[in-house]
Amino acid sequence: MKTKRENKSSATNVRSRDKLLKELSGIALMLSALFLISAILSFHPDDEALFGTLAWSDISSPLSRDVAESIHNPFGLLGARLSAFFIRSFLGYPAFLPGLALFYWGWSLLRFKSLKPALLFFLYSVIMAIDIAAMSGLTATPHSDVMAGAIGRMIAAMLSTLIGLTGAWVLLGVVAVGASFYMGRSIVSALQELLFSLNTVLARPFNAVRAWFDERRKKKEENDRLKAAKNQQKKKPPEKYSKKTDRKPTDSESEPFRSVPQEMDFDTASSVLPSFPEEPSVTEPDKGLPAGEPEMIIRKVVHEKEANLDERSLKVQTKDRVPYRFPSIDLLERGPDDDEEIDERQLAESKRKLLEKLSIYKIQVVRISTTVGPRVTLFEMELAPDVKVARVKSLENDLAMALAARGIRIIAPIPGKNAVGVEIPNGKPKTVWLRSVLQVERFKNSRLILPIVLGKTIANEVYIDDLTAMPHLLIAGATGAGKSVAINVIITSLLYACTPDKVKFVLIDPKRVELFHYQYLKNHFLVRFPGIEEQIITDPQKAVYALKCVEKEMEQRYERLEKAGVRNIGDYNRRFPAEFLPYLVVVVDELADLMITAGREVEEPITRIAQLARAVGIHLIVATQRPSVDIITGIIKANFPSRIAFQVASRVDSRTILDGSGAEQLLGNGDMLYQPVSLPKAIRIQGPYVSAQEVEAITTFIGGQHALNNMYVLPAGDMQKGNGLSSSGYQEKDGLDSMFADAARLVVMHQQASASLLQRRLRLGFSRASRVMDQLEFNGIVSRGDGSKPREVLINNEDSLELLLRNLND
Ligand SMILES: Nc1ncnc2c1ncn2[C@@H]1O[C@H](COP(=O)(O)OP(=O)(O)OP(=O)(O)O)[C@@H](O)[C@H]1O
Repeated sequence: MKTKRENKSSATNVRSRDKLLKELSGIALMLSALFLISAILSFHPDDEALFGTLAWSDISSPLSRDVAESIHNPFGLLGARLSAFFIRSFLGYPAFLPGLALFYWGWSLLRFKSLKPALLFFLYSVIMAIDIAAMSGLTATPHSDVMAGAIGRMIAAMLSTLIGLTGAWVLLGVVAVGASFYMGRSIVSALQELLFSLNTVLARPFNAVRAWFDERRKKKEENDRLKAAKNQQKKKPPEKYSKKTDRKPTDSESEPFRSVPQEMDFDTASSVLPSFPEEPSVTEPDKGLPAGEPEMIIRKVVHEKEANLDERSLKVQTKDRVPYRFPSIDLLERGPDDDEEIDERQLAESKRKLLEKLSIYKIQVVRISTTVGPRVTLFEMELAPDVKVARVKSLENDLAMALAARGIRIIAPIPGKNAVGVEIPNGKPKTVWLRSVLQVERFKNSRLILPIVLGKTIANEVYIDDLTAMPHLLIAGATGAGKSVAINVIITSLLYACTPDKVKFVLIDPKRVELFHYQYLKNHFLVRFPGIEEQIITDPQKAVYALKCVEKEMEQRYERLEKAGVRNIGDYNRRFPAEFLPYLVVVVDELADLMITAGREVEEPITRIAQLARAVGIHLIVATQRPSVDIITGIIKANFPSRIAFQVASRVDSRTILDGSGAEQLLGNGDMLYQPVSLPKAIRIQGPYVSAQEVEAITTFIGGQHALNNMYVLPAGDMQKGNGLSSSGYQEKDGLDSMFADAARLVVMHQQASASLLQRRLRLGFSRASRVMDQLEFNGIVSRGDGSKPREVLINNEDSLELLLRNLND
């Protein structure tokens, strides 16, 4: 009977054979298509006379060699014959169009993409080739012969006889426009995708060369550092070691160490809970152990069940009956296949160093298990019953030195276990591609409201969390550590999971470059702000206003919920599906830029929203590269229970973010500690990578679709003095619009309060009119807006109004 392992390996073999077959057919198809297209486009009329004298049976005769030499087509006799056939007897030059479709087909096979778009493109290219050939047949230019081919001419003759010349033109024009209209959108997005993939593939060799140079440079730096450390070590007196151990240092102790943390405290380490399977699914004890050495169990990592996200129903209808299509997963780059080989030699070496160091201090280890994650490996060491974990705590620095690697973290104890964890960076780090973490069953079938993928744990488990449960997220880390990529990953997860009816984004980007690509979402996912044209806010003063608009929206939603007698947005949306309230995700990248220019003005709305907005479906994601107490103030921190720390420069920074150290030991490039609200300790996660091109491909795909009929406009924020929109000309005294008094007189005179009245009579834009209406409400002139019912005018004569306006002016 076959063992489980044999079954698995034969299944893997079949899979890789299928893959290879597909790749080979894809390459063959692409090459044939290229040949065909090039041969057709190189058609030369003189060639026909040349090969006309040659029969196929003469192919090996000297005559054919002479003919071949005189042929003009660069693809030889075959090229000349093929081109003559397609151009004369088939569809003329337009015959190259189906060749393009065949190329795309081959590409789809090679990249394992769905063949549906390729088939559609093929159909379209055949229709267009026939149509163009027939149109050319209707003309009488010197080139119409080669542009139409025999089939084109025949169709043209038939049509002009049947329905006349004009009728034929009209019919062919209608077919061309109709086919382009019907299939155009899919074709354009398929071509966009092809260009995007070609671009990434062509860039690959350059990236590989760059990576090779980087690697060499790093190695050289590493060697220089090692040499310097060695020299320094030699200069140090050996007594330092003998004091502690009462004996000479062993080789491994005197071994220099690379960039070892100066100091590591254990509450640092213990502030982090690694995530790995409770029990190893398959264990592989190492063989041939020296006497007394504990066996090492290599934990098998979690294999997430894959699922094709494109197999969901991608086409949906929005509330206002506009068709919407989710972006295809093919818009994301497929990373290279993971090399699942575990470097057992490196594991054994690290284990040896660890045990050696521990044995010096007479700490006996009973069992070691390792879990190899994407970036780091966790060594979990079970200690002998008489060894107190507290003793290991005091050796933390020595252990870190013995292992001599950057980014080592020690977890002592691993919560709930008599074990100590040591995380050591892998020699060969793996990039976690966004596609690989979205293409899993748990994401596809997720029932979370706003599912966001954060990355892979050490056990290679995909970590998905619900933004609504977080309910707000603070992201901090040094520059270049991976914050912007993480924000892109979060937004992209939501774009793959939610329709534009369900979620809307408020994007605030004082750095101006980070959220730029999301401008294409303006007709679907971005909210509008009254009085401001931009939908991605970059100006700090406008950012304050935008946050105030969100605050106002929060208040209005509370009132709505209160009136409806429900406690939260979920209940509201269930009770009143027709008035579905979208979730609002407010992203601020970067907080420091706002805090420096607007200080309390910005802290106030952020804190208020963070304190109250959860129940009404408003969630904040705030990122900063300055994890200092003047930016992440106590009050902000208190209101952001879920936090992500990327690599930071110092332990103090780590404490500012996580209330514990650890982040200073991270490796950068998306290596993070995530402190969820539900767990007492942070989890180490490797964030997925998504490139700016991928984000752009997704957002342009969404942006290319029909705009929603109704945009989501936030109410105007309550602007107090100094909130600074006066420069834009909308505000006067006390933040009131310059048309406020006129508007007030108008509504009191008509005893009717509607934004359209203000628009018509005062020639205001919609957003400004709504904002003035909100100001009228705020000042007690009209009643609160209630969606279905018109507002009431609360002042019933002009005298009372003038009195009120005078009071306001005073
Ligand atoms: N998850 C990841 N996997 C692999 N590489 C990553 C990852 N995240 C970031 N990187 C690499 O790090 C670079 C910088 O990332 P990113 O722009 O997100 O940093 P940042 O923290 O936002 O920096 P800044 O604060 O200066 O904007 C990326 O261009 C990429 O090369």
